[in-house]
This record gives sequence, C-alpha cells and structure tokens, in this order.
Amino acid sequence: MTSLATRITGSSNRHVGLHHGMGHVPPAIHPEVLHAARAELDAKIGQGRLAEEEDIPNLPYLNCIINETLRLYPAVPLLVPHESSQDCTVGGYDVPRGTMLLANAWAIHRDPNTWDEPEEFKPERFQCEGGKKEAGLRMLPFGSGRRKCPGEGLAMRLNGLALATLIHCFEWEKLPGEEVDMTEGPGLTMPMAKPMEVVCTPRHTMLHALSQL
Ligand code: HEM
Repeated sequence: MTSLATRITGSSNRHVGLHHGMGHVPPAIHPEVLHAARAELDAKIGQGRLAEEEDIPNLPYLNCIINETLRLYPAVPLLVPHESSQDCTVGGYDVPRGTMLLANAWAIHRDPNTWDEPEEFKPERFQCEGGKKEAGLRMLPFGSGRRKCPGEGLAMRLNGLALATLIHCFEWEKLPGEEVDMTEGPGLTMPMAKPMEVVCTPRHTMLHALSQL
C-alpha cells in the first residue's frame, strides 16, 4: 500500500472548489464530515467499484459538502461585472443606466442576518428539503437570472465525481505537525493562499476497484 503527499493547486473554478472542499475533509479538521460522506458512499455504492456520474444525484450529503464549500469559498466571489441596461432602483438606491454592478456573493454567503453561524463549515445546513434551492438568493455561487452560469449542472457533477472518488478511495491526513491553512489568496477566483498539502493513502478495501483503472 502506498502513501503519497498530495499537493492540490487550483487554477480553474473546478480545482478551486475541489481543493477547498478537500481542505475541510481531512479527519483532523472535520473528521465527522469525512466519516459521514464515506458512510454514504459505502452505503450507496459499496466498496467494489468506483463512483460514477449517475451516482452523484443520489449522494445528498456529498452534495451538501460541495454546496457548503461553494457558500464559504465561492469560486467567483464577486461574480462577473454586469451593467444596468436602464435606470432602476435596487435596495432603495437609484442606479442609472450604464452603471457597472458587482454582486458580492462572498459577503451574501456569510451574512449573519440570513445564515445561522455563517463562518462555520456545516454541510448539514443544506440537508433540509430543497437543499440549495431552499437557500434562494442567499446562495449565489453560480450567479442568478438569465446570465447565471450555464455550466452549473456540469460543474456540480464533475466536482461531485472528483470529491466522491477522493473520499471513497483514500484516507486523508494532515502532514505531521502542520495545519491546513484555509486562508484565501488574491485573485478573481479566490485560490488558497498556500496550496494544500496532505497525505493520502489508498483505502485497503478500495484497492481492487482502483486497480481496475
Ligand atoms: C464550480 C464551477 C463553476 C462556478 C463556481 C462558476 C461560476 C460562474 C459565475 C459566478 C458566473 C457569472 C454569473 C453572473 O454573471 O452572474 C459564471 C458564468 C459562466 N460560466 Fe461558470 N462556473 C463554474 C463552472 C462552469 C463550467 C463547467 C462551464 C462550462 C462548461 C461554465 C460556463 C460559464 C459561462 C459560459 C458563463 C457566462 C454566462 C453568461 O454570461 O451568459 N462555468 N460561472
């Protein structure tokens, strides 16, 4: 059985979401999250095969982890600049036609007036019926309206598949003596300031499935 130190860096939206997601999963940080996600994977998929795209909608807790990660670490924190096509009033402010508008999704996702314990990583907050839909406009990682991200469905499935595989097949531990630093770095897509480095070891029970790759 081999162990390797993994360095996950983010250059695309998908990688940013993924490595922030994994940053929360190593047992030393949130062991209960890792164990709950793995229990769901083992119960729904078993240990004889890898997760497939069709499995992802049937893994509600895994999707909660991804939603909670996108809430705390939206990959595009100010969304994309928009321009008002006509004079309008937003929240009591008069906005002339032609004004550049930025929606601060990062701040909306951490608003203490609308979220319970907004700074806490609690995937189960999305477990209520309706999940992310229930959150409405408090949750904008993909924007909203007619210019919202058309890749949301694909992104959720790809993130789901990658995260499911990493949790299902590997044990995750911090490097000895080191904490995972979740500090955000500069940049439009909110990368981690320090790339995450953790130790991952194949799960013994998943070696057969992994060897089929
Ligand atoms: C986790 C992954 C992703 C996140 C967080 C994300 C987020 C966003 C956001 C916030 C916007 C701007 C929405 C707005 O204007 O308010 C956007 C736009 C867009 N995204 Fe994504 N995206 C992701 C993945 C993808 C993927 C996989 C694709 C394509 C396969 C994609 C294609 C697009 C396109 C074409 C637009 C421009 C839409 C328009 O202006 O009409 N995105 N995305």
